[in-house]
Amino acid sequence: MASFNTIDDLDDAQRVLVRLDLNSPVEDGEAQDNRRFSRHAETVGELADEGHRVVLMAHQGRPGRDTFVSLDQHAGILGEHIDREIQFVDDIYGDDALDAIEALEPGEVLLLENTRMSDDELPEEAPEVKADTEFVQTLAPQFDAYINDAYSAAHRKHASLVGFPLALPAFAGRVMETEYEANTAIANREFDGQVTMLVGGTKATDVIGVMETLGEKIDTFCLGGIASHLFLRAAGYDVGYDRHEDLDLYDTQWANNEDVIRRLLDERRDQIELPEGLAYEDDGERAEHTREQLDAANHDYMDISEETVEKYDPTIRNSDAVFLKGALGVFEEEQFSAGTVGAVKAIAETDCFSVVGGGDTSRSIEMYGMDEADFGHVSIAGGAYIRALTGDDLPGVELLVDAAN
Ligand SMILES: Nc1ncnc2c1ncn2[C@@H]1O[C@H](COP(=O)(O)OP(=O)(O)O)[C@@H](O)[C@H]1O
Ligand SMILES: O=C(OP(=O)(O)O)[C@H](O)COP(=O)(O)O
Repeated sequence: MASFNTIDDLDDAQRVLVRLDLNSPVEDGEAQDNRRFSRHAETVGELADEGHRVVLMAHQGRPGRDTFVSLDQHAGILGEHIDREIQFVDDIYGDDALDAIEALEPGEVLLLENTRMSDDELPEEAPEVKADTEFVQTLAPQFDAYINDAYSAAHRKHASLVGFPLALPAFAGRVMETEYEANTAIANREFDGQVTMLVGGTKATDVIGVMETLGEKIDTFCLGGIASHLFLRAAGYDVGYDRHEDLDLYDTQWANNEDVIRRLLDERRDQIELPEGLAYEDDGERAEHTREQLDAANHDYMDISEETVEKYDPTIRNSDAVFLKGALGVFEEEQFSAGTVGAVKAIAETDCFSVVGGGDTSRSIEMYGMDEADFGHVSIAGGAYIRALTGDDLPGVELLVDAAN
C-alpha cells in the first residue's frame, strides 16, 4: 500500500489549498447534489473544525458542454452538508481571489471558481509544466499546504491536480485516503469465477482505453452508452456518428479509439457483448431499433434495447464479481432507464462482489430506490477507479506518494 501524508500530518492553523472533485450532473443549468458533496464534506468540515483557513478548488464540466458552469451553486450545496457557510469568489487566481484568500479567518472556508475556466488548467501536461503555470505560481505562495481529496480526478494531469504538489507540501484528504484504499484493495483481489464489467456512460475514451489491459482479468464486457455505439459502428452498423454540430460525443472519441476498438473486436470478440438494439424517442415515447434498423442520421439513441437488458441479465446473475462504469443509457429520464436500472438491480440481487463507479452512474442507486448496502463498493470515481483496476498509477496519487518520500 503506497503511503502518503494525510491531514493528520498537518501542522496547526495552516493556510490550506484543497482540491475537491465536485463535478456534478447539471440539469437546466442547476448543479445537482450528489454523493461527491457528502463525501468531501468530511474533509472540509474536519479542516475547518481544526481551525485551518480553507480554500477549495474544483472543476465542473468541460469547456463547450452545457455542464461547464460556475461553481457558485456548489458552495451552497457543500455548505449545507457541513452546516457551515462556504464563501465563493468568481475568480481563480486574480486580484479578487487573492483578496478573498487574504481576508479568510481561521475556520473559514472559501471556494474558488471552476478551475477549468483558467487556460492553465487544461490540457494534460507533465507536472513540471503545470507547476510552472501562472495559476500555480500565483496561488501556491498564498498557502502552507496543498491537500488533494479528488481521487476521482487523479487520473488527469491538470494544473490543480499535478502542479501544486511540486510547489507546496502535499497531503491526502479523507476521500483520497478511503477511495485509494478501497480501489487498490479491489484491484489486487483475485476472483475465482465469472468476472463481468458493464461499460457505458459518455466518456468512452476512459473505458475503451483500459479494456485491453483489463481483458486479462475480466471475462465478459457488456457494453452500453456511447462506447457501445462506437463498437457497433466498428461492426458496420449505422450508429456512433455525431449529428449535433455543438456536441462532439462520437467522432473525436471514434478517431482516438478506432484502432483499439477494431483490435478488441478482432482479438477479444468472445469476451464482448454488444447491444442487440437501441432505444430512441419517438413522439415522446420510447421506441426501439434492432441493430439492422439503426439510423444515425435521424435518431439519438438513448438506451440499450429491452432485448439487450434480457441478454445481459443472466451474464450478471452468473457472475462472482461485477464492475459497472458508466450508465448503459440516459437513466435520468425514466423512459431510458431500463438498461441502467436493469443492470444495477440484477447486480444488487446477485450474491456477487460488486463495484458501481462514476459520479453520474452511482446516482442511479438513490434515484431508483436501491440500497447502497446491496453493493460491495459504491465509488464516487469512474475513470479513476477503472484505471486503478489495471494496476496503473494515477498521476495525482503518485505525486502525493513522491511528496511523502
Ligand atoms: N446513449 C447515451 N446517450 C447520451 N448519454 C448517455 C447515453 N448512455 C448513457 N449516457 C449518460 O452517461 C452519463 C454517465 O456518463 P459518464 O460521465 O461517462 O459516467 P460517470 O460520471 O458515471 O463516470 C449518464 O449521466 C447518462 O445519462
Ligand atoms: O467526473 C469525473 O470523472 P468520472 O465521470 O469518470 O467519474 C471527474 O470529475 C473527471 O472529470 P473529466 O472526465 O471531465 O476529466
